[in-house]
Amino acid sequence: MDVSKVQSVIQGATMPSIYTVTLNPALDKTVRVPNFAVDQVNRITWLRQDAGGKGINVSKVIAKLGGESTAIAVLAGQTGQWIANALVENNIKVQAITVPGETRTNLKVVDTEGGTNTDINEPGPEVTDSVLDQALVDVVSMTSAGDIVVLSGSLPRGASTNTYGRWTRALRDAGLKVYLDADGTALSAGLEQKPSFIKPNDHELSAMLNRELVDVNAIATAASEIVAGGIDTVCVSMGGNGAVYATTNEVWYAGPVKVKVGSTVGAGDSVVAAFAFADAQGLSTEDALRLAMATGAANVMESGTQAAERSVVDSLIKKVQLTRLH
Ligand SMILES: Nc1ncnc2c1ncn2[C@@H]1O[C@H](COP(=O)(O)OP(=O)(O)O)[C@@H](O)[C@H]1O
Ligand SMILES: O=P(O)(O)OC[C@H]1O[C@](O)(COP(=O)(O)O)[C@@H](O)[C@@H]1O
Repeated sequence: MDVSKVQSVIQGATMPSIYTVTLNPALDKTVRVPNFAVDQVNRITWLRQDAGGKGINVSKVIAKLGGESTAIAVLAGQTGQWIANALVENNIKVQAITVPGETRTNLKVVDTEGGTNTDINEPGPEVTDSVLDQALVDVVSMTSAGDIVVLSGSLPRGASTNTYGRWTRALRDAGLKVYLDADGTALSAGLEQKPSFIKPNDHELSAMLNRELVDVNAIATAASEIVAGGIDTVCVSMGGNGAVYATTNEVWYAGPVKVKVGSTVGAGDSVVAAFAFADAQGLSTEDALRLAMATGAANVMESGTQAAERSVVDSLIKKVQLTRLH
């Protein structure tokens, strides 16, 4: 065997696996409604359906980047089956947590004339803590120390607010690296158990800290405070304004890549996916940041929550401008 093959076998043996967890997935129905208006009859001119929910979006993007992940998701009824089939067709492994009822359908109304995007998200089926506790035991037993688990999205009805706290604690105790992407009380509860990585957007971070974050410096200071509280990596995404990335050793600002926007739904999930993929591949901070910003930009060019092709991501990487702040 030549040296490069030996190296790749060694790397393959040590490369962490990625698991995404979506406790409240959705079938994302993206519809175009020109001149969408409230209190009116609105006509749909085009629609597409995607398997969605934040963790599932992360798995879809990892697959397009050339990586592998297992999508662990609470699935119910025919919609749940539709989502499982769509993922399997895209070569994504699915571990279903089956519950009664019907997985939700989330409507994303795109008005290209008015330039608006309106999300109308269903609550989804109710899930008990005992179902989630069993699922957690199953996840711990299917993973190995060093693997990456991405906990992402809203909690289902019936789940206690501290669900991400309990999961983060148990997964960390099992030696896993936890990425957490949630907001509000679900995020605050998870944060107490110190996940490795979080990616709030600037509005979520501002709400979490209960103060206005007026510019990149204010966001960088806020991100560093969270790192000082015991989170290894904080990436604060800022929509079309790029992102701030902070660890104990460094703070970066990554500028935006200007692209034509198709749909911003799932932009944040693309960034989380790129960081998890880069982490598993052992990329440097700068390469991970470039990949994450290019992946975010490539995905907003797509309609719906369809993941962008790797070739498009690669074509945008050189356009990412990085500035080291600390
Ligand atoms: N209008 C845009 N133009 C270019 N890139 C964008 C745009 N909106 C989002 N992105 C990319 O996607 C990332 C995540 O977007 P953001 O809206 O902050 O996340 P979230 O979906 O979590 O709110 C940004 O950091 C950026 O890289
Ligand atoms: O745009 P984002 O925040 O990255 O996530 C988009 C995904 O989140 C959803 O809007 C669901 O959000 P929640 O899990 O927070 O209810 C999905 O419909 C969609 O696939």
